[in-house]
Amino acid sequence: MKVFTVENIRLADQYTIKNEPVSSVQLMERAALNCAEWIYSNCKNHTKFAVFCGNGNNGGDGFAIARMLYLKGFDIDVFINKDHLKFSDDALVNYKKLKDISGISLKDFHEIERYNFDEKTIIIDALFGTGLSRNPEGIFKKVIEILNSKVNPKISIDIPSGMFADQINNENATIFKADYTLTFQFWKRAFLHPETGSFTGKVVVLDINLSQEFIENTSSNDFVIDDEVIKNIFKIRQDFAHKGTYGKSIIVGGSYGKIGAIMLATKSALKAGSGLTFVLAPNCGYEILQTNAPEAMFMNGGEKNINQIEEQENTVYGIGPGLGTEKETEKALVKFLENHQSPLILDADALNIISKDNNYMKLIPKKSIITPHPKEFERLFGKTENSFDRLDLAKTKAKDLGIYIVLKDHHTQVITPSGNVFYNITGNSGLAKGGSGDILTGIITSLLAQKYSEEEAAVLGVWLHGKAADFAAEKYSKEAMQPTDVINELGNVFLDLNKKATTQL
Ligand SMILES: NC(=O)C1=CN([C@@H]2O[C@H](COP(=O)(O)OP(=O)(O)OC[C@H]3O[C@@H](n4cnc5c(N)ncnc54)[C@H](OP(=O)(O)O)[C@@H]3O)[C@@H](O)[C@H]2O)[C@@H](O)CC1
Ligand SMILES: Nc1ncnc2c1ncn2[C@@H]1O[C@H](COP(=O)(O)OP(=O)(O)O)[C@@H](O)[C@H]1O
Ligand SMILES: [K+]
Repeated sequence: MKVFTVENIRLADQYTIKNEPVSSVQLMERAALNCAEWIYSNCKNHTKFAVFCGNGNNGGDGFAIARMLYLKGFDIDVFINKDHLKFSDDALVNYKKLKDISGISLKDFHEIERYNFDEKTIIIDALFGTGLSRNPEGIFKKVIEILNSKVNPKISIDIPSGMFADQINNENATIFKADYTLTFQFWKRAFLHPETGSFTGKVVVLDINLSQEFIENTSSNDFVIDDEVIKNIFKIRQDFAHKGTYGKSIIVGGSYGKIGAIMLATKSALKAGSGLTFVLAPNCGYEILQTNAPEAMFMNGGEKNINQIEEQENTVYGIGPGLGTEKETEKALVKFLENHQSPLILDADALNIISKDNNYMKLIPKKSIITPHPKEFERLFGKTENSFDRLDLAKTKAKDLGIYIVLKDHHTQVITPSGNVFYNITGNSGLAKGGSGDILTGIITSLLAQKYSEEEAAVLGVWLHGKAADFAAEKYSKEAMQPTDVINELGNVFLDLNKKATTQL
Protein backbone atom coordinates (compact mmCIF):
# COMPACT_ATOMS: atom_id res chain seq x y z
CA MET A 1 0.00 0.00 0.00
CA LYS A 2 1.29 3.41 -0.92
CA VAL A 3 1.79 5.92 1.85
CA PHE A 4 0.57 9.29 0.56
CA THR A 5 1.51 12.78 1.69
CA VAL A 6 -1.24 15.08 2.96
CA GLU A 7 -1.10 16.87 -0.36
CA ASN A 8 -1.66 13.65 -2.31
CA ILE A 9 -4.46 12.58 0.03
CA ARG A 10 -6.17 15.89 -0.69
CA LEU A 11 -5.71 15.36 -4.43
CA ALA A 12 -7.06 11.80 -4.19
CA ASP A 13 -10.07 13.23 -2.40
CA GLN A 14 -10.65 15.86 -5.09
CA TYR A 15 -10.10 13.43 -7.95
CA THR A 16 -12.61 10.99 -6.47
CA ILE A 17 -15.19 13.75 -5.98
CA LYS A 18 -14.78 14.87 -9.59
CA ASN A 19 -14.49 11.52 -11.35
CA GLU A 20 -16.57 9.00 -9.42
CA PRO A 21 -18.47 11.38 -9.22
CA VAL A 22 -19.52 11.88 -5.63
CA SER A 23 -20.18 15.09 -3.72
CA SER A 24 -17.70 15.97 -0.99
CA VAL A 25 -20.44 15.75 1.62
CA GLN A 26 -21.35 12.25 0.39
CA LEU A 27 -17.71 11.27 0.68
CA MET A 28 -17.74 12.52 4.26
CA GLU A 29 -20.90 10.48 4.86
CA ARG A 30 -19.18 7.39 3.47
CA ALA A 31 -16.11 7.95 5.63
CA ALA A 32 -18.24 8.50 8.72
CA LEU A 33 -20.37 5.44 8.00
CA ASN A 34 -17.24 3.28 7.79
CA CYS A 35 -16.19 4.58 11.21
CA ALA A 36 -19.65 4.17 12.75
CA GLU A 37 -19.92 0.61 11.44
CA TRP A 38 -16.51 -0.28 12.82
CA ILE A 39 -17.43 1.29 16.16
CA TYR A 40 -20.70 -0.49 16.62
CA SER A 41 -19.37 -3.83 15.58
CA ASN A 42 -16.38 -3.54 17.91
CA CYS A 43 -17.55 -1.58 20.95
CA LYS A 44 -19.70 -4.02 22.90
CA ASN A 45 -19.27 -2.83 26.47
CA HIS A 46 -20.06 0.87 26.23
CA THR A 47 -23.31 2.72 25.68
CA LYS A 48 -22.23 6.34 25.61
CA PHE A 49 -19.96 8.38 23.38
CA ALA A 50 -18.45 11.80 24.03
CA VAL A 51 -17.52 13.15 20.58
CA PHE A 52 -15.10 16.08 20.36
CA CYS A 53 -15.39 18.01 17.10
CA GLY A 54 -13.21 20.69 15.54
CA ASN A 55 -14.20 23.19 12.86
CA GLY A 56 -12.81 21.48 9.75
CA ASN A 57 -13.78 18.32 7.92
CA ASN A 58 -12.46 16.11 10.70
CA GLY A 59 -15.04 17.76 12.95
CA GLY A 60 -17.56 17.14 10.15
CA ASP A 61 -16.77 13.43 10.30
CA GLY A 62 -17.32 13.63 14.06
CA PHE A 63 -20.78 15.21 13.65
CA ALA A 64 -21.82 12.56 11.13
CA ILE A 65 -20.49 9.70 13.29
CA ALA A 66 -22.32 11.13 16.32
CA ARG A 67 -25.58 11.20 14.33
CA MET A 68 -25.11 7.63 13.09
CA LEU A 69 -24.28 6.25 16.53
CA TYR A 70 -27.27 8.08 18.02
CA LEU A 71 -29.55 6.48 15.45
CA LYS A 72 -28.14 3.09 16.49
CA GLY A 73 -29.35 3.78 20.03
CA PHE A 74 -26.24 5.03 21.83
CA ASP A 75 -26.19 8.04 24.18
CA ILE A 76 -24.26 10.83 22.53
CA ASP A 77 -22.76 14.09 23.76
CA VAL A 78 -21.00 16.30 21.25
CA PHE A 79 -18.46 18.91 22.34
CA ILE A 80 -17.63 21.94 20.18
CA ASN A 81 -15.97 25.31 20.52
CA LYS A 82 -19.04 27.51 21.00
CA ASP A 83 -16.88 30.64 20.93
CA HIS A 84 -16.05 29.95 17.30
CA LEU A 85 -18.92 28.44 15.31
CA LYS A 86 -17.35 28.82 11.90
CA PHE A 87 -17.21 25.44 10.15
CA SER A 88 -15.95 24.13 6.81
CA ASP A 89 -18.82 23.73 4.31
CA ASP A 90 -19.25 19.99 4.79
CA ALA A 91 -18.82 20.17 8.55
CA LEU A 92 -21.54 22.84 8.60
CA VAL A 93 -23.95 20.55 6.73
CA ASN A 94 -23.39 17.84 9.32
CA TYR A 95 -23.48 20.27 12.24
CA LYS A 96 -26.93 21.43 11.10
CA LYS A 97 -28.18 17.86 10.75
CA LEU A 98 -27.01 17.16 14.27
CA LYS A 99 -28.69 20.26 15.70
CA ASP A 100 -32.00 18.97 14.39
CA ILE A 101 -31.73 15.90 16.61
CA SER A 102 -33.15 16.84 19.99
CA GLY A 103 -31.73 13.80 21.76
CA ILE A 104 -28.10 14.84 21.26
CA SER A 105 -26.77 17.47 23.59
CA LEU A 106 -24.29 19.94 22.14
CA LYS A 107 -21.84 21.05 24.77
CA ASP A 108 -19.11 23.65 24.85
CA PHE A 109 -15.48 22.58 25.31
CA HIS A 110 -15.46 24.43 28.64
CA GLU A 111 -18.05 22.01 29.99
CA ILE A 112 -15.50 19.20 29.83
CA GLU A 113 -14.35 19.87 33.37
CA ARG A 114 -17.78 19.14 34.87
CA TYR A 115 -18.53 16.25 32.50
CA ASN A 116 -19.07 12.78 33.89
CA PHE A 117 -16.67 10.49 32.05
CA ASP A 118 -18.25 7.37 33.50
CA GLU A 119 -17.18 3.84 32.76
CA LYS A 120 -19.75 3.48 29.97
CA THR A 121 -18.23 6.34 27.97
CA ILE A 122 -15.94 6.13 24.96
CA ILE A 123 -14.16 9.31 23.85
CA ILE A 124 -14.10 10.08 20.14
CA ASP A 125 -11.53 12.54 18.89
CA ALA A 126 -12.59 14.44 15.77
CA LEU A 127 -10.82 17.71 16.57
CA PHE A 128 -8.20 17.86 13.83
CA GLY A 129 -7.37 15.58 10.95
CA THR A 130 -4.84 15.91 8.18
CA GLY A 131 -5.61 19.65 7.93
CA LEU A 132 -3.73 20.48 11.15
CA SER A 133 -1.73 23.60 10.33
CA ARG A 134 -0.06 24.41 13.67
CA ASN A 135 0.32 22.96 17.13
CA PRO A 136 -2.88 23.07 19.19
CA GLU A 137 -2.99 26.01 21.58
CA GLY A 138 -5.49 27.51 24.02
CA ILE A 139 -8.74 25.65 24.51
CA PHE A 140 -7.80 22.88 22.01
CA LYS A 141 -4.60 22.14 23.87
CA LYS A 142 -6.49 22.13 27.15
CA VAL A 143 -9.20 19.79 25.85
CA ILE A 144 -6.61 17.32 24.51
CA GLU A 145 -4.68 17.41 27.79
CA ILE A 146 -7.81 16.77 29.85
CA LEU A 147 -8.91 13.93 27.54
CA ASN A 148 -5.47 12.37 27.75
CA SER A 149 -5.81 12.26 31.54
CA LYS A 150 -8.98 10.14 31.30
CA VAL A 151 -8.91 6.36 31.52
CA ASN A 152 -11.85 5.92 29.10
CA PRO A 153 -11.21 4.15 25.79
CA LYS A 154 -10.23 6.65 23.12
CA ILE A 155 -10.78 6.52 19.37
CA SER A 156 -9.26 9.02 16.96
CA ILE A 157 -10.86 9.70 13.63
CA ASP A 158 -8.35 9.68 10.76
CA ILE A 159 -5.39 10.79 12.90
CA PRO A 160 -4.83 11.59 16.57
CA SER A 161 -5.50 15.32 16.91
CA GLY A 162 -2.36 17.39 17.20
CA MET A 163 -0.28 14.99 15.08
CA PHE A 164 1.03 16.09 11.69
CA ALA A 165 0.47 13.32 9.17
CA ASP A 166 3.81 13.37 7.43
CA GLN A 167 6.26 15.23 9.57
CA ILE A 168 7.54 14.98 13.10
CA ASN A 169 5.92 17.02 15.88
CA ASN A 170 7.92 19.20 18.28
CA GLU A 171 9.02 17.27 21.31
CA ASN A 172 6.52 18.95 23.64
CA ALA A 173 3.59 19.10 21.24
CA THR A 174 0.16 18.23 22.59
CA ILE A 175 -1.21 15.15 20.83
CA PHE A 176 -4.34 13.13 21.62
CA LYS A 177 -3.31 9.68 22.84
CA ALA A 178 -5.62 7.18 21.18
CA ASP A 179 -6.26 3.50 21.83
CA TYR A 180 -7.52 3.12 18.26
CA THR A 181 -7.10 5.27 15.19
CA LEU A 182 -9.64 4.76 12.43
CA THR A 183 -7.83 6.17 9.47
CA PHE A 184 -9.08 6.70 5.94
CA GLN A 185 -7.67 4.74 3.01
CA PHE A 186 -3.93 5.07 3.76
CA TRP A 187 -1.43 4.66 6.55
CA LYS A 188 -0.03 8.08 7.40
CA ARG A 189 3.73 8.34 7.59
CA ALA A 190 3.73 9.66 11.16
CA PHE A 191 1.99 6.47 12.37
CA LEU A 192 5.04 4.48 11.33
CA HIS A 193 7.70 6.33 13.32
CA PRO A 194 8.27 5.75 17.05
CA GLU A 195 8.08 9.39 18.20
CA THR A 196 4.59 9.88 16.74
CA GLY A 197 3.38 6.32 16.21
CA SER A 198 3.10 5.81 19.95
CA PHE A 199 0.01 8.07 19.95
CA THR A 200 -2.13 6.09 17.51
CA GLY A 201 -2.89 2.94 19.46
CA LYS A 202 -4.04 0.23 17.07
CA VAL A 203 -4.36 1.57 13.54
CA VAL A 204 -7.39 0.46 11.52
CA VAL A 205 -7.34 1.47 7.86
CA LEU A 206 -10.84 1.97 6.49
CA ASP A 207 -11.35 1.72 2.76
CA ILE A 208 -13.49 4.69 1.73
CA ASN A 209 -13.17 3.94 -1.97
CA LEU A 210 -10.97 6.80 -3.05
CA SER A 211 -10.24 6.54 -6.77
CA GLN A 212 -8.09 3.45 -7.49
CA GLU A 213 -7.13 5.07 -10.77
CA PHE A 214 -5.68 8.08 -8.95
CA ILE A 215 -3.92 5.89 -6.41
CA GLU A 216 -2.35 3.71 -9.13
CA ASN A 217 -1.23 6.67 -11.22
CA THR A 218 0.22 8.72 -8.40
CA SER A 219 3.74 7.80 -7.47
CA SER A 220 5.04 7.51 -3.95
CA ASN A 221 8.39 6.44 -2.57
CA ASP A 222 6.86 5.17 0.63
CA PHE A 223 4.96 1.91 1.01
CA VAL A 224 3.47 -0.20 3.76
CA ILE A 225 4.12 -3.93 3.40
CA ASP A 226 0.55 -5.20 3.34
CA ASP A 227 -0.89 -8.57 2.28
CA GLU A 228 -1.07 -7.41 -1.33
CA VAL A 229 2.66 -6.64 -1.45
CA ILE A 230 3.44 -10.06 0.02
CA LYS A 231 1.08 -11.85 -2.34
CA ASN A 232 3.00 -10.37 -5.26
CA ILE A 233 6.37 -11.48 -3.89
CA PHE A 234 5.73 -14.94 -2.44
CA LYS A 235 6.36 -17.86 -4.79
CA ILE A 236 5.06 -21.35 -4.05
CA ARG A 237 7.63 -24.13 -4.07
CA GLN A 238 7.92 -25.98 -7.33
CA ASP A 239 6.91 -29.65 -7.35
CA PHE A 240 9.90 -30.73 -9.42
CA ALA A 241 12.42 -28.85 -7.31
CA HIS A 242 15.55 -30.45 -5.89
CA LYS A 243 17.78 -29.11 -3.14
CA GLY A 244 19.85 -27.18 -5.67
CA THR A 245 16.80 -25.26 -6.83
CA TYR A 246 16.54 -23.42 -3.55
CA GLY A 247 20.08 -22.19 -3.22
CA LYS A 248 22.90 -22.42 -0.77
CA SER A 249 23.12 -20.27 2.36
CA ILE A 250 26.16 -19.93 4.56
CA ILE A 251 25.49 -18.39 7.94
CA VAL A 252 28.68 -16.94 9.39
CA GLY A 253 29.12 -15.97 13.01
CA GLY A 254 29.31 -17.18 16.56
CA SER A 255 32.12 -16.92 19.06
CA TYR A 256 32.77 -18.47 22.46
CA GLY A 257 29.65 -17.70 24.55
CA LYS A 258 27.63 -16.53 21.54
CA ILE A 259 26.99 -19.77 19.70
CA GLY A 260 23.29 -19.31 20.47
CA ALA A 261 23.10 -16.33 18.10
CA ILE A 262 24.46 -18.26 15.15
CA MET A 263 22.29 -21.24 16.06
CA LEU A 264 19.16 -19.06 15.88
CA ALA A 265 20.21 -17.60 12.52
CA THR A 266 21.00 -21.07 11.13
CA LYS A 267 17.71 -22.58 12.28
CA SER A 268 15.81 -19.67 10.74
CA ALA A 269 17.61 -20.09 7.43
CA LEU A 270 16.61 -23.76 7.44
CA LYS A 271 13.01 -22.99 8.38
CA ALA A 272 12.73 -20.29 5.73
CA GLY A 273 13.36 -22.85 3.01
CA SER A 274 17.02 -22.64 1.96
CA GLY A 275 17.99 -25.66 -0.20
CA LEU A 276 21.38 -26.21 1.40
CA THR A 277 22.41 -24.52 4.61
CA PHE A 278 25.90 -24.28 6.06
CA VAL A 279 27.01 -22.71 9.28
CA LEU A 280 30.52 -21.27 9.40
CA ALA A 281 31.43 -20.89 13.07
CA PRO A 282 34.35 -21.44 15.42
CA ASN A 283 35.07 -25.01 16.48
CA CYS A 284 33.86 -24.40 20.02
CA GLY A 285 30.34 -24.47 18.57
CA TYR A 286 30.78 -27.66 16.56
CA GLU A 287 28.96 -30.11 18.81
CA ILE A 288 26.10 -27.91 19.81
CA LEU A 289 25.46 -26.82 16.23
CA GLN A 290 25.62 -30.33 14.82
CA THR A 291 23.39 -31.65 17.58
CA ASN A 292 20.74 -28.94 17.49
CA ALA A 293 20.71 -28.15 13.79
CA PRO A 294 21.71 -31.45 12.15
CA GLU A 295 20.32 -30.33 8.77
CA ALA A 296 23.00 -27.63 8.54
CA MET A 297 26.57 -28.52 7.55
CA PHE A 298 29.40 -27.20 9.66
CA MET A 299 32.35 -25.18 8.33
CA ASN A 300 35.25 -24.51 10.61
CA GLY A 301 36.13 -20.82 10.94
CA GLY A 302 38.57 -20.89 13.87
CA GLU A 303 38.80 -22.10 17.45
CA LYS A 304 36.98 -19.68 19.81
CA ASN A 305 36.55 -16.89 17.28
CA ILE A 306 36.30 -16.80 13.54
CA ASN A 307 39.68 -16.17 11.92
CA GLN A 308 38.93 -17.24 8.37
CA ILE A 309 35.89 -17.18 6.14
CA GLU A 310 36.05 -19.59 3.26
CA GLU A 311 34.79 -18.27 -0.07
CA GLN A 312 32.45 -20.51 -2.03
CA GLU A 313 30.76 -19.79 -5.32
CA ASN A 314 27.03 -19.50 -5.95
CA THR A 315 26.33 -19.03 -2.29
CA VAL A 316 24.59 -16.38 -0.26
CA TYR A 317 26.41 -15.38 2.91
CA GLY A 318 24.68 -14.00 5.99
CA ILE A 319 27.37 -12.71 8.31
CA GLY A 320 27.30 -11.27 11.79
CA PRO A 321 25.22 -12.91 14.54
CA GLY A 322 27.42 -13.54 17.58
CA LEU A 323 30.51 -12.93 15.45
CA GLY A 324 32.40 -10.78 17.97
CA THR A 325 34.75 -7.98 16.98
CA GLU A 326 38.12 -9.55 17.85
CA LYS A 327 41.08 -8.37 15.76
CA GLU A 328 41.46 -11.80 14.09
CA THR A 329 37.77 -11.80 13.17
CA GLU A 330 38.02 -8.26 11.83
CA LYS A 331 40.92 -9.32 9.61
CA ALA A 332 39.03 -12.39 8.38
CA LEU A 333 35.93 -10.36 7.51
CA VAL A 334 37.88 -7.65 5.72
CA LYS A 335 39.86 -10.20 3.72
CA PHE A 336 36.66 -11.98 2.79
CA LEU A 337 34.92 -8.79 1.71
CA GLU A 338 37.93 -7.73 -0.37
CA ASN A 339 37.49 -10.85 -2.48
CA HIS A 340 33.74 -11.19 -2.50
CA GLN A 341 31.54 -9.57 -5.11
CA SER A 342 28.03 -10.97 -4.89
CA PRO A 343 25.34 -9.46 -2.64
CA LEU A 344 25.31 -10.71 0.95
CA ILE A 345 23.65 -9.96 4.28
CA LEU A 346 25.55 -8.14 6.99
CA ASP A 347 24.24 -7.83 10.54
CA ALA A 348 25.26 -7.23 14.13
CA ASP A 349 29.03 -7.57 14.75
CA ALA A 350 29.78 -7.61 11.02
CA LEU A 351 28.35 -4.08 11.00
CA ASN A 352 30.16 -3.16 14.19
CA ILE A 353 33.44 -4.22 12.57
CA ILE A 354 32.66 -2.21 9.44
CA SER A 355 31.92 0.86 11.51
CA LYS A 356 35.47 0.75 12.95
CA ASP A 357 37.06 2.09 9.78
CA ASN A 358 35.60 4.33 7.07
CA ASN A 359 37.39 2.37 4.36
CA TYR A 360 35.58 -0.85 5.26
CA MET A 361 32.24 0.55 4.15
CA LYS A 362 33.40 0.58 0.52
CA LEU A 363 34.00 -3.17 0.71
CA ILE A 364 30.30 -3.97 1.01
CA PRO A 365 29.32 -5.55 -2.32
CA LYS A 366 26.70 -3.63 -4.28
CA LYS A 367 23.09 -4.73 -3.71
CA SER A 368 23.97 -6.25 -0.35
CA ILE A 369 21.47 -6.04 2.50
CA ILE A 370 22.54 -4.66 5.85
CA THR A 371 20.26 -5.03 8.88
CA PRO A 372 21.26 -2.52 11.58
CA HIS A 373 19.23 -1.71 14.68
CA PRO A 374 19.24 2.03 15.51
CA LYS A 375 22.45 1.85 17.58
CA GLU A 376 24.32 -0.09 14.88
CA PHE A 377 23.02 2.40 12.31
CA GLU A 378 24.40 5.26 14.40
CA ARG A 379 27.80 3.55 14.69
CA LEU A 380 27.89 3.14 10.93
CA PHE A 381 26.58 6.47 9.73
CA GLY A 382 26.48 8.87 12.69
CA LYS A 383 23.93 10.45 15.00
CA THR A 384 20.61 11.87 13.84
CA GLU A 385 18.04 13.99 15.66
CA ASN A 386 15.07 11.67 15.24
CA SER A 387 13.75 8.70 13.27
CA PHE A 388 12.60 10.88 10.34
CA ASP A 389 16.13 12.27 9.95
CA ARG A 390 17.57 8.79 10.42
CA LEU A 391 15.46 7.53 7.54
CA ASP A 392 16.60 10.43 5.33
CA LEU A 393 20.22 9.60 6.13
CA ALA A 394 19.56 5.92 5.41
CA LYS A 395 18.13 6.85 2.00
CA THR A 396 21.27 8.82 1.17
CA LYS A 397 23.56 6.00 2.29
CA ALA A 398 21.58 3.29 0.50
CA LYS A 399 21.89 5.29 -2.70
CA ASP A 400 25.59 6.21 -2.28
CA LEU A 401 26.62 2.66 -1.39
CA GLY A 402 24.15 0.96 -3.74
CA ILE A 403 22.85 -1.25 -0.93
CA TYR A 404 19.58 -2.15 0.81
CA ILE A 405 19.26 -1.01 4.40
CA VAL A 406 16.88 -2.82 6.73
CA LEU A 407 16.51 -0.32 9.53
CA LYS A 408 15.12 -2.34 12.42
CA ASP A 409 12.45 -0.79 14.58
CA HIS A 410 8.87 -1.40 15.69
CA HIS A 411 7.98 -0.63 12.07
CA THR A 412 11.18 -1.80 10.39
CA GLN A 413 12.01 0.09 7.20
CA VAL A 414 13.50 -1.50 4.09
CA ILE A 415 15.30 1.24 2.16
CA THR A 416 16.27 0.54 -1.44
CA PRO A 417 19.15 2.12 -3.38
CA SER A 418 16.55 3.85 -5.57
CA GLY A 419 15.05 5.65 -2.58
CA ASN A 420 11.94 3.58 -1.93
CA VAL A 421 10.95 2.84 1.64
CA PHE A 422 8.90 -0.21 2.67
CA TYR A 423 7.52 -0.02 6.20
CA ASN A 424 6.77 -3.32 7.92
CA ILE A 425 3.55 -3.55 9.94
CA THR A 426 3.87 -7.09 11.29
CA GLY A 427 5.73 -7.85 14.52
CA ASN A 428 5.31 -6.84 18.12
CA SER A 429 7.22 -5.99 21.27
CA GLY A 430 7.58 -9.68 22.11
CA LEU A 431 10.49 -9.37 19.67
CA ALA A 432 12.22 -6.87 21.95
CA LYS A 433 14.52 -9.61 23.24
CA GLY A 434 18.09 -10.69 22.50
CA GLY A 435 18.18 -13.06 19.56
CA SER A 436 15.29 -11.66 17.54
CA GLY A 437 17.58 -9.92 15.08
CA ASP A 438 19.60 -13.10 14.51
CA ILE A 439 16.46 -14.78 13.23
CA LEU A 440 15.88 -12.03 10.70
CA THR A 441 19.40 -12.46 9.33
CA GLY A 442 18.80 -16.18 8.81
CA ILE A 443 15.46 -15.60 7.09
CA ILE A 444 16.70 -12.94 4.66
CA THR A 445 19.82 -14.95 3.79
CA SER A 446 17.67 -17.98 3.09
CA LEU A 447 15.26 -16.03 0.86
CA LEU A 448 18.07 -14.44 -1.14
CA ALA A 449 19.61 -17.89 -1.64
CA GLN A 450 16.22 -19.06 -2.95
CA LYS A 451 16.50 -16.48 -5.75
CA TYR A 452 14.18 -13.86 -4.44
CA SER A 453 15.62 -10.51 -5.51
CA GLU A 454 17.39 -8.41 -2.86
CA GLU A 455 14.36 -6.15 -2.50
CA GLU A 456 11.97 -9.10 -2.31
CA ALA A 457 14.14 -10.99 0.19
CA ALA A 458 14.34 -7.97 2.49
CA VAL A 459 10.65 -7.08 2.23
CA LEU A 460 9.34 -10.64 2.52
CA GLY A 461 11.93 -11.36 5.23
CA VAL A 462 10.89 -8.59 7.60
CA TRP A 463 7.23 -9.39 7.03
CA LEU A 464 7.70 -13.15 7.71
CA HIS A 465 9.72 -12.41 10.83
CA GLY A 466 7.03 -10.10 12.18
CA LYS A 467 4.16 -12.38 11.21
CA ALA A 468 5.77 -15.38 12.91
CA ALA A 469 6.26 -13.19 15.96
CA ASP A 470 2.57 -12.23 15.91
CA PHE A 471 1.61 -15.90 15.81
CA ALA A 472 4.02 -16.64 18.67
CA ALA A 473 2.59 -13.77 20.74
CA GLU A 474 -0.94 -15.12 20.26
CA LYS A 475 0.13 -18.53 21.51
CA TYR A 476 2.52 -17.65 24.30
CA SER A 477 2.11 -13.89 25.05
CA LYS A 478 4.51 -11.11 24.16
CA GLU A 479 6.19 -11.55 27.52
CA ALA A 480 6.88 -15.28 27.39
CA MET A 481 7.46 -15.85 23.68
CA GLN A 482 11.05 -16.66 22.82
CA PRO A 483 12.98 -16.19 19.57
CA THR A 484 12.88 -19.98 19.21
CA ASP A 485 9.06 -19.82 19.24
CA VAL A 486 9.23 -17.28 16.43
CA ILE A 487 11.34 -19.68 14.35
CA ASN A 488 8.86 -22.47 15.02
CA GLU A 489 5.92 -20.33 13.90
CA LEU A 490 7.48 -19.74 10.48
CA GLY A 491 5.85 -22.98 9.36
CA ASN A 492 2.37 -21.68 10.16
CA VAL A 493 3.05 -18.44 8.30
CA PHE A 494 4.12 -20.40 5.21
CA LEU A 495 1.01 -22.58 5.50
CA ASP A 496 -1.13 -19.44 5.39
CA LEU A 497 0.82 -18.01 2.48
CA ASN A 498 0.52 -21.25 0.53
CA LYS A 499 -3.20 -21.45 1.17
CA LYS A 500 -3.64 -17.98 -0.29
CA ALA A 501 -1.33 -18.61 -3.23
CA THR A 502 -2.65 -22.02 -4.26
CA THR A 503 -5.58 -22.39 -6.60
CA GLN A 504 -8.58 -23.41 -4.50
CA LEU A 505 -11.29 -25.58 -5.99
N1 LIG B 1 -9.11 12.82 2.69
C1 LIG B 1 -10.21 12.14 2.61
O1 LIG B 1 -10.23 11.23 1.89
C2 LIG B 1 -11.35 12.50 3.46
C3 LIG B 1 -11.16 13.33 4.53
N2 LIG B 1 -12.09 13.59 5.41
C4 LIG B 1 -11.76 14.29 6.64
O2 LIG B 1 -11.25 15.55 6.38
C5 LIG B 1 -10.13 15.78 7.24
C6 LIG B 1 -9.32 16.90 6.74
O3 LIG B 1 -10.15 18.00 6.85
P1 LIG B 1 -9.65 19.50 6.73
O4 LIG B 1 -8.70 19.62 5.61
O5 LIG B 1 -10.84 20.34 6.73
O6 LIG B 1 -8.82 19.67 8.03
P2 LIG B 1 -9.07 19.38 9.59
O7 LIG B 1 -8.07 18.36 9.92
O8 LIG B 1 -10.45 19.13 9.97
O9 LIG B 1 -8.57 20.71 10.28
C7 LIG B 1 -8.72 21.95 9.66
C8 LIG B 1 -9.41 22.90 10.59
O10 LIG B 1 -8.72 22.99 11.79
C9 LIG B 1 -8.19 24.30 11.94
N3 LIG B 1 -6.90 24.18 12.55
C10 LIG B 1 -5.80 23.56 12.08
N4 LIG B 1 -4.84 23.53 13.01
C11 LIG B 1 -5.34 24.15 14.10
C12 LIG B 1 -4.84 24.45 15.39
N5 LIG B 1 -3.62 24.06 15.78
N6 LIG B 1 -5.62 25.10 16.26
C13 LIG B 1 -6.86 25.47 15.91
N7 LIG B 1 -7.38 25.23 14.69
C14 LIG B 1 -6.64 24.58 13.80
C15 LIG B 1 -8.22 24.91 10.60
O11 LIG B 1 -8.34 26.28 10.77
P3 LIG B 1 -7.32 27.28 10.05
O12 LIG B 1 -5.97 26.62 9.92
O13 LIG B 1 -7.93 27.53 8.75
O14 LIG B 1 -7.31 28.43 10.98
C16 LIG B 1 -9.46 24.26 10.01
O15 LIG B 1 -10.63 24.88 10.49
C17 LIG B 1 -9.48 14.44 7.27
O16 LIG B 1 -8.56 14.28 8.31
C18 LIG B 1 -10.69 13.55 7.43
O17 LIG B 1 -11.08 13.47 8.79
C19 LIG B 1 -13.41 12.93 5.26
O18 LIG B 1 -14.41 13.71 5.73
C20 LIG B 1 -13.74 12.60 3.83
C21 LIG B 1 -12.68 11.92 3.13
N1 LIG C 1 8.79 -3.38 19.92
C1 LIG C 1 9.05 -4.06 18.81
N2 LIG C 1 8.08 -4.21 17.87
C2 LIG C 1 8.32 -4.90 16.73
N3 LIG C 1 9.52 -5.46 16.44
C3 LIG C 1 10.51 -5.34 17.33
C4 LIG C 1 10.33 -4.65 18.55
N4 LIG C 1 11.50 -4.71 19.23
C5 LIG C 1 12.37 -5.40 18.47
N5 LIG C 1 11.78 -5.78 17.33
C6 LIG C 1 12.40 -6.52 16.22
O1 LIG C 1 13.27 -7.51 16.74
C7 LIG C 1 14.52 -7.51 16.07
C8 LIG C 1 15.62 -7.11 17.06
O2 LIG C 1 16.85 -7.09 16.42
P1 LIG C 1 18.21 -6.79 17.18
O3 LIG C 1 18.09 -5.57 17.99
O4 LIG C 1 19.30 -6.86 16.18
O5 LIG C 1 18.26 -8.02 18.18
P2 LIG C 1 19.43 -9.06 18.52
O6 LIG C 1 20.71 -8.45 18.09
O7 LIG C 1 19.36 -9.23 19.99
O8 LIG C 1 19.11 -10.31 17.80
C9 LIG C 1 14.36 -6.55 14.90
O9 LIG C 1 13.94 -7.23 13.76
C10 LIG C 1 13.27 -5.59 15.39
O10 LIG C 1 12.54 -5.03 14.33
K1 LIG D 1 -8.77 13.39 14.88
